[in-house]
Amino acid sequence: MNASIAKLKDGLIVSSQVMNPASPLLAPSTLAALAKAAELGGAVGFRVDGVDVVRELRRLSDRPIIGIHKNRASGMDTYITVCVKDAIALISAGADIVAAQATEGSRPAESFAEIVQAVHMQGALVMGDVSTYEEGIAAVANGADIVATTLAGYTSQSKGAHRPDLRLAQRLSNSVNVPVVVEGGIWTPEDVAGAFDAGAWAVVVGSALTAPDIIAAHLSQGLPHRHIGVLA
Ligand SMILES: CC(=O)N[C@H](C=O)[C@@H](O)[C@H](O)[C@H](O)COP(=O)(O)O
Repeated sequence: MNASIAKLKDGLIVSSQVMNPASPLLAPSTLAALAKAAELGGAVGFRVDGVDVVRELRRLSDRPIIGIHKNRASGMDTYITVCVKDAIALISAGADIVAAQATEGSRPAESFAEIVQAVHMQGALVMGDVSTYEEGIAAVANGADIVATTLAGYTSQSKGAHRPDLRLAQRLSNSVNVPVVVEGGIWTPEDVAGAFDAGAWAVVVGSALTAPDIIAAHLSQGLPHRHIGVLA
């Protein structure tokens, strides 16, 4: 068993990313610090977007880093680490694992299998981000070392999926011989426990840990309507 994968077992991985480009947190040092802060609470590994964040975080921690490179500009269905050159840059910056999109649909450059091959040549590992059971099976057949439920509910083929998608996690963990990571929509300790009951190797938590804008909107659902005008 690879050492990075072993270090993630039964653990919580913090995803430190910004969804809203207007967020003032959008700086490598800030995102790396947020990730590092979660380590104090027991996070065993990290998932971050971009070479600069990986490099900054590598300085702060020796725990496993899952690097991604998001690129939504291409107008394609896929956007999470879809080019070999981006995957290799993440490894050079210090990522132990590259997460790459392994869903169906149009891609701007190399296939998922080609990305896996290139990452393995560098001695790193690949997490396949999927949205359906069939995609998970295909990702493993194409060489993924880990499969994650990251994109369940975000693709047209998984529309309406519940997040976290524990049914998908359960089906995959019954079928594949690589670790299954539950990622996407985890907000409560019950979600975390449910993921491990469904066979998870580890969980990835993003918004609930590192996105004050999304957390504020989430908690605001409990505000009495009469206060909304006062706060606005
Ligand atoms: C769909 C997509 O692009 N998800 C991204 C994948 O890297 C991240 O923006 C999420 O924060 C991450 O998956 C964790 O999920 P959640 O924030 O729900 O805990």
